[in-house]
Amino acid sequence: MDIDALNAEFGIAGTLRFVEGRSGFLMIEVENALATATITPFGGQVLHYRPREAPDDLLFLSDQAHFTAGKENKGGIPICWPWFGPDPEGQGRATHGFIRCLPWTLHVCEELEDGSTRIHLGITDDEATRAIWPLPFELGVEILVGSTLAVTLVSRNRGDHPMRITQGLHSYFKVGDATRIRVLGLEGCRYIDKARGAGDARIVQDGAITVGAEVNRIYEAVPARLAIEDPVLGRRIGIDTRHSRTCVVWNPWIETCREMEDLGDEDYRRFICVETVNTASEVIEIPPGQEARIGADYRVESL
Ligand SMILES: O=P(O)(O)OC[C@H]1O[C@H](O)[C@H](O)[C@@H](O)[C@@H]1O
Repeated sequence: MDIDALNAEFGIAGTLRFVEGRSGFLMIEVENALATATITPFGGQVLHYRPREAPDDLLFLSDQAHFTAGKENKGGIPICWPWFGPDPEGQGRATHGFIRCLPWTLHVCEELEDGSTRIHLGITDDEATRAIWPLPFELGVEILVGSTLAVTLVSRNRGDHPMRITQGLHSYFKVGDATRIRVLGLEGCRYIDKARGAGDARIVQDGAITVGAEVNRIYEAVPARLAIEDPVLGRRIGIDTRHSRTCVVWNPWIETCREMEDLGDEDYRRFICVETVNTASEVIEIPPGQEARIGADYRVESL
């Protein structure tokens, strides 16, 4: 569908329009009384979100992000599905699943009474997805752009057998200086340390998380309320999660950042990923015909 046709069918005068963005990628631009946001139907990914009164974007988006068909884009909130992390069956399939690299279909764009804007996108199995992963599914993402940003992922099993998935909202938060932030809410939680290659050993988090080396951890049994305190941008990002007891915290630090072609050399200072996930021991089994959800609400508060 071309941009004019999309604007005619789904555009909302003065609030929501479709535009050609970086490298010609289709973008949905939202500007309502409460916030501005950019979403791309490729991967159902939120790329930008800024509440009206806030000076800075909530999210980091890499200047080196691929914006090439079939490749993932680093930044915003990529959706990892139907597996989070490496291929669970060791077949060499892409990290974090395949759904973040595919175009999704637009279902609904609407204004709600409180002034927020609701966008609903979806993707269903087809020949191409079944060649990678054989199961019949329907996946939807609901994005609410208001004074907070709310993202909810709904997975439906369209098959006759139970469907096992892991998944995640791989949120990249913009920070003033990663070496000066504190991630709060995970104190006392046990984590698997992927950066240290310590296998499945669980380590107990002592105090707030700070970044002074590569951080790549899977926290288990986490509370539903987390926060990132950022003295440089003078703000606190609040993350309220739904249907997730697992959280991945990732910052690549200097060497890994340099090795990644889709990050600039200094980008490790510009973001922290605090990801709302189901992974490790939190595998989700969806019975035939049933749904599973995962979601998060993000808010920005001044310090
Ligand atoms: O480069 P990507 O496939 O998007 O993954 C980026 C990162 O995502 C997660 O946070 C993982 O824990 C990291 O190991 C990985 O490097």
